[in-house]
Amino acid sequence: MASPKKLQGLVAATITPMTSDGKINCSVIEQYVDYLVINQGVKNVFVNGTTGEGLSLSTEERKQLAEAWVTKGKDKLDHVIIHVGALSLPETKELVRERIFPFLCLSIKYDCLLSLPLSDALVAFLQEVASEAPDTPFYYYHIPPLTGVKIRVEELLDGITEQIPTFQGVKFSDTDLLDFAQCVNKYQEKFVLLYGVDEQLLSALVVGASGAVGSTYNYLGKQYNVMLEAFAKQDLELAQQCQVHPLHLLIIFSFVCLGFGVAQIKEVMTFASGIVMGPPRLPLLRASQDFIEKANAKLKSV
Ligand SMILES: CC(=O)N[C@@H]([C@@H](O)[C@H](O)[C@H](O)CO)[C@@H](O)CC(=O)C(=O)O
Repeated sequence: MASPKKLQGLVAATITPMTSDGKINCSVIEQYVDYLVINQGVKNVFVNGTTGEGLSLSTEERKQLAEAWVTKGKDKLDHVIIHVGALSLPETKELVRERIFPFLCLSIKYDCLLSLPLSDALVAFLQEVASEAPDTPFYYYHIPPLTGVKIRVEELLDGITEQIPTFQGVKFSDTDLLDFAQCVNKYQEKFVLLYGVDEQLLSALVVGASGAVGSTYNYLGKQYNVMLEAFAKQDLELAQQCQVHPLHLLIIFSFVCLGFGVAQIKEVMTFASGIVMGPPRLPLLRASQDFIEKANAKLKSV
C-alpha cells in the first residue's frame, strides 16, 4: 500500500497550466515535471490543491490532470499526492474511485490521497472518503483560513488510525505552530507531518516538520532545499539567511505590496520556468500588467 520511500522534504503544490482560452493544458506537464526535478530539486507534488485551482476544475479535468502527473512523473517523481476534496461528497468519492478503474488499467496508482473537509463531521467524512480507496495512503488537508474548519489537529490524530487504517499524515497549512508542535511531539514516528506556510518553514522545522507542501517550492525549491540541508547540518545561521533570502523577500513584497494569490503565482512561475501557465480560471482574475512588470523586474534584479 504505502509508497516505500517515506515522504519528506519539499512538495510542490502544483499550478494548473491553462491555455489562453481557459482550458487545462496537460501538454506541458512533462516539461513541468522536468523543471521541478532538474531545476528545483523537487521530487514530490501535490496536484489539484489550492494552488492548482482544484475546486474550480470539473471532476473530469481533475482526473485528466491527476493522470497526466502520475504518467509523466513515473520514474522521475518520488510521490504524487492527489487532492480529492470537492464541494460534494459524491464528487470526492468519484475522484477516489476513478483511481481504481481507468487508471489501474494504465498501471497508474496514486501514491496518496488527500482530502479537504466539508463539515464539522470531519472524521465521518474522512472515513467515508478513505474507505473508497482502502489501499491508498490518506492525508488530512488542514487549511482553516480557507475551509473555516478550526479544529486542533492534535485531537484529530488521537486514535485516528482505528477509524481510518490508511491514515498517513497531515498537510498542515496554518500558522498555529503550537498545535503543529504538539502533533510532532506525539506523532512524529507514526505520521508524516507536512507544513504548508512557506514563509514560516524554518520555524516549523525547528519544531520537527518532516517536510513541506507549498506553492513557492515550484520556483524557489532550490533555495528552500539549501535551507533544509543547512538545517539538517545544524547551520542555523545559513538556514536563517535562506528563509529571508531576497527571493523569499520578493514573495513577501509581492504579497504585501502587489496582492499575491494564484493568479500572481502563475505569472511568477511562467517567468521563472519559461513554461506558460496561462490565466487563472474565473472567479480569479489574471494578474494586472502592473504586477507582472513589477514582479518580473524584481525577479530579474535578484
Ligand atoms: C493559502 C495557500 O495557498 N497556501 C499555500 C502556501 O504555499 C502559500 O502559497 C505560501 O505560503 C505563500 O503565502 C499552500 O499551503 C497551499 C497548498 O499547498 C495548495 O496548493 O493546496
